Amino acid sequence: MALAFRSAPVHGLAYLVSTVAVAAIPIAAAWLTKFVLDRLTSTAGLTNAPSPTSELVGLALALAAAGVALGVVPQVAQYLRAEMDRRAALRAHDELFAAVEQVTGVARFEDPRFQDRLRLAQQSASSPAQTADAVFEVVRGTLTLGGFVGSLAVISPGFTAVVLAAAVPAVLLELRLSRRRAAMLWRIGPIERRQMLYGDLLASAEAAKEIRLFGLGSYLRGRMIAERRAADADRRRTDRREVAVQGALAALSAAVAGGGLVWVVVAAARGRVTVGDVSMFVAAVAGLQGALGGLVTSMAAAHHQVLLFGHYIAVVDAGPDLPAPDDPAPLPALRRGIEVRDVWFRYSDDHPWALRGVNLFLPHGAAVALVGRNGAGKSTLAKLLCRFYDPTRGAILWDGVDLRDVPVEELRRRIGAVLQDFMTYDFSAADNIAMGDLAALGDMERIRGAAVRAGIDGTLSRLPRGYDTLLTRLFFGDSENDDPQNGVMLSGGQWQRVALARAFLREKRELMILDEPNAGLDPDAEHEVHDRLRAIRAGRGSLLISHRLSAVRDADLIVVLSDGVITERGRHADLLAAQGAYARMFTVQAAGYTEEPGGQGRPDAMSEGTRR
Ligand SMILES: Nc1ncnc2c1ncn2[C@@H]1O[C@H](COP(=O)(O)OP(=O)(O)OP(=O)(O)O)[C@@H](O)[C@H]1O
Repeated sequence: MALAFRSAPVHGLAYLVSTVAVAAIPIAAAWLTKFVLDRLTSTAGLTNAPSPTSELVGLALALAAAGVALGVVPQVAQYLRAEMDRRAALRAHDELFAAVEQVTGVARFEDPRFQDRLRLAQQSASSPAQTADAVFEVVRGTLTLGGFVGSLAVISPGFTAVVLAAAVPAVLLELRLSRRRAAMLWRIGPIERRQMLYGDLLASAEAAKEIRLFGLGSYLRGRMIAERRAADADRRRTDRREVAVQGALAALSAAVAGGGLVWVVVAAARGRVTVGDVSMFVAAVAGLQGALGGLVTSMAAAHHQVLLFGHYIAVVDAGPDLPAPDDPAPLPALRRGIEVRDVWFRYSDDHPWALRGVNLFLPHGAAVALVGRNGAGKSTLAKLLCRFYDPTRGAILWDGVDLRDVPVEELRRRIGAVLQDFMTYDFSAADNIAMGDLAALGDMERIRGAAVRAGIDGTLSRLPRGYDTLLTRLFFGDSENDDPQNGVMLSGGQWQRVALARAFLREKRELMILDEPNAGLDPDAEHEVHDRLRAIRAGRGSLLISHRLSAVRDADLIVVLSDGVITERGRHADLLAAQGAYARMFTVQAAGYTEEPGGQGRPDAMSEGTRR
């Protein structure tokens, strides 16, 4: 309500006025009809009846005006409602996603309950005025009801009491139904998400190849339909319960109205009430029951909307997930280095430890490399350095300052990174690179410079529209984008270079994290990028994660992680001499390059898990 009025005060007020008018007009029309009929019947049969008096004409004109108003006002009200809805939805979306932006960590996005809540919150934010509307409907219904109750009470107080008493169970039952409906929507949330997942897979360009190659289409479709059936079964149960309850309530109110009709006709035949009273009675019973029905439905709708809006409020009020320091410390310039001090981490209480007591110092100016088997915890450590999560135990110190004590935005401004699961945005080539540093948006000199260093400038310049070419086929086919030259698809290695170009835009940052920056690069590119990466790693803190040991052999410090524990550390030559896991991995890779096909004595590469 408050949101709707804050977003569109004038429209909200006008809508309230028109709502009251829509409620009052039918009551006025019923009374005017009664007066007209009573005037007519009181003069009918009199031989010397006067011609229609000006009073009668006035009443008829007022009745006609009420009819016109009844036609026009709801239309105006509908427009006002739609406008209020649009403005409130705009604001609600803005506030919702501003709140989502406040979630500075990543864990909440990996929580399915948060995903469900966010989906329902978005649903509710798409039409926030529905809540206001449902409340307005309650106001309108109450006014109409009050008018008709007063009118009916004039003719039969006893009957009025019966009609109202019959409405009490209806209100209670409808509220119960709406609570059940909201609970059902929450219950089917995960089912609907899975159904969407299968649908998205079946329609996605990325998945199309494997789905066709492995013949997964019918399997995925079957799972999608099964999820839909499960959700539909729950919806059906709720619908059936509603039909049964609402049908019984409708029958009850029709029976009460029928009883009343018999009573008023008999009373009129005995001359106890006038014909105008009969018309008033019929209009009042219909109006009252209609208003009551509408009121009950609107109360249920308001209740439902309020419950749904609860998810919106929950997201907006959730606050940051990573505790923000009360008294933030400034992040000093990185001089000494970054210390990972006895860090233990698991993704949640139900997960096993991903890191177990890691102690590591990344000296400023030194190139540190992290190697180890799949799942050893390398990317986890990189993510902790970016403070996507906080360590479960232990601390990470930036020149002695705990990362938790500094504003997280400040920390991230000082970091350059290529993540293992980097994004491919459906934007132009230039914008895709500029995402690495928004200050570079539109600055073609910086963008091209970064692309040159990532070795992708030639490819991007040769695209149909150069750097303005969209790196997606998503928009292809829209009337204004109906140009086959518009969108292109890049290869995996080309995308990797675009991601590298983003990192080159941030090359002056104090900590550089490179998680598999050379995955997918051809040997020439790898060699060339390797030299450039070495250049940007100089003079700052840096961590390179790579399975290609040729890329890490010249690092100042190589650290081997195994099952969340550091097992070896040193320079390449020291580690080879130590004959440990690193030496074994290196020998396996080197043998792959030097041995003749089918050569004997090659260590089992897969058992070491070093291949991706
Ligand atoms: N978001 C997540 N939620 C829960 N568990 C996770 C998550 N990401 C990683 N893990 C788990 O944490 C452990 C370490 O994963 P991590 O990605 O750090 O390994 P890695 O050494 O980078 O592996 P790879 O060489 O395959 O990239 C694994 O057991 C993995 O299953």
